Amino acid sequence: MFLSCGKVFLRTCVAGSRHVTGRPLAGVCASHVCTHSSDGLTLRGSSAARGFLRLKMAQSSLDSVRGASTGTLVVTEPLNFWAGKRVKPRQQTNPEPVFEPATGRVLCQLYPCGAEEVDEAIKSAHSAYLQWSKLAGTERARVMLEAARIIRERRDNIAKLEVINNGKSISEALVDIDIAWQSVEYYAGLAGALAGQHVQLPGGAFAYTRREPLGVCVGIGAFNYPFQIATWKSAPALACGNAMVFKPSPMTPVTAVLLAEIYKEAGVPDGLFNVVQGGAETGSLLCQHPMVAKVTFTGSVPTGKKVMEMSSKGVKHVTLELGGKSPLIIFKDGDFENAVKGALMANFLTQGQVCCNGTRVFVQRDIMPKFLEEVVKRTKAIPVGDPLLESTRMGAMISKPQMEKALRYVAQAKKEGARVLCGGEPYVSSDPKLKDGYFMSPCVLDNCTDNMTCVKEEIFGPVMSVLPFDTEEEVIARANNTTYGLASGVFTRDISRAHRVAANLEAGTCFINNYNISPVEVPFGGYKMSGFGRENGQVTMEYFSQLKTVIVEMGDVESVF
Ligand SMILES: NC(=O)c1ccc[n+]([C@@H]2O[C@H](COP(=O)([O-])OP(=O)(O)OC[C@H]3O[C@@H](n4cnc5c(N)ncnc54)[C@H](O)[C@@H]3O)[C@@H](O)[C@H]2O)c1
Ligand SMILES: C[N+](C)(C)CCCC=O
Repeated sequence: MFLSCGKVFLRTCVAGSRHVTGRPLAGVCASHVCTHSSDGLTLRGSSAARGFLRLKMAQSSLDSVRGASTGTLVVTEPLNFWAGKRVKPRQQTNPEPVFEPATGRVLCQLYPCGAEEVDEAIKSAHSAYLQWSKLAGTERARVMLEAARIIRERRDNIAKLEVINNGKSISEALVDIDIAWQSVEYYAGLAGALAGQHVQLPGGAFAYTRREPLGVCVGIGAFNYPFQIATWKSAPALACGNAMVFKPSPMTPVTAVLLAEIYKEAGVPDGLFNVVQGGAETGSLLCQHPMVAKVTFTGSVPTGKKVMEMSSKGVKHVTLELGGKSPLIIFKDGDFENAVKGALMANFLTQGQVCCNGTRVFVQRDIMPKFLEEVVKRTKAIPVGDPLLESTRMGAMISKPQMEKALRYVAQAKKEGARVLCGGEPYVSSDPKLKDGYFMSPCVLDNCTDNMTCVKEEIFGPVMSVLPFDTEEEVIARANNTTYGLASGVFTRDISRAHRVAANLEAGTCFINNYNISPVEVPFGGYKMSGFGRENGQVTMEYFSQLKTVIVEMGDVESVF
């Protein structure tokens, strides 16, 4: 059990968060959470002698994560969760290894769920939905606030496990977990506000509308923000009265089940939030199940198309959060220092594996030499290495194939005439335990043109393509010349230009004078092939609910027969 010292904090107190508002928010300061466990630090396991920690994933197991370091953890507990408990895989054959990206070591084995397991999880979700949907929004809110509190309390250990499985730096993972509890807290706040409308009709008749839940929703996640994606999907779903079956990426299966345990501990009915593990096959089973009302998907465009196609057969609601190749436009009148920082934030978070990254950096020609000099200097200074070290700013990519793909894009860019100003190579650490990790040095490409592969395709790695431009009109046309439309950004001090550019860019988000911040209060989602539907913000409540109209006659029926 963790004990909290109970200090009240301001949002500004959340360590490292980019979502600094300064608004007071009652809660427990994340940086003052006392992580005393009632039974002390428990590092268990027969393999400890070999330098491994056997992870017991019950509540006390998170304590074991606290004692782990890169290259020491093995996860053996079941990673499925339904009907209120962890569930062992039915078939323990053909496991798929899950790797620790920083070392290339096997972290755990993944046993994909088959049709019977998917069916069990969905039925368990349905029975929980029947109870949960009957509660008042304020009652659901109370449970969700408790879940948010528990996430906040366990933030450090959840973040650590995320790092071990995903490879991103601990400084980023802590922010991810902060965003996760903020999301649950935010939607708890909206749960009680879900309401319909009253409409007066002629003759005393009237109508009212009810916002009702959809039923069982399926969430399918990508590998880059495993825990955060699970909360971005489940928080609005649960706030509206739905149940969820969530399938994480098979590359990052270990933290979603912690969220399931937290929801249970907070008091949701058994079955309300479930986790099934697996890849494409398991995902397809979920999308095609007749008891599923909605699929909310985060991943690549090709998979998104399949999800939409499968869901269409059952006429299911769909939200698609897909990939991008977003433009970041830097005008010469922009604050130079902030523009450089913005370009780095737009490209190198999570080793460049971020859907909304501004990977096409358009720089007004006059400031190009100065911009390149500064951006390259700072890119070369990014500390790459052990992701659990506080000083590290870039960890390991998710997998060897993902790293090799990004390296191939750099090679192809060179062939097509781009100039590599820095990075773009496998990064070999002096730390021997990282020798088989998937590290790549962050790369800046100059001399790029709009038709190059590196400028047209989503690389999903730490590769920034820089392109010169002259006029506003020209750069908007070039920025919009893509099938994607997830995000965009502009740096300028000209307020009219900033809003004009934001209005003309074909993207779901436009950042003005910043990049890649994601407050839970504002909607996030794509235009064009980057998807549809939204996550975060009030509007997402509409994507997890449906409207019923009730018409009430106060007089007699006027029949035409
Ligand atoms: N827009 C967003 O919010 C957002 C956020 C994160 C990542 N992404 C995008 O995700 C991609 C990277 O993530 P990824 O490599 O995990 O994506 P992916 O498409 O390979 O996989 C995403 C998920 O879909 C599942 N899946 C695969 N085939 C399936 C099928 N046939 N039916 C159902 N599910 C299936 C996978 O197991 C995984 O859980 C990038 O394109 C990135 O831009 C988008
Ligand atoms: C939190 N970020 C950085 C805005 C990323 C959102 C999810 C995209 O991959």
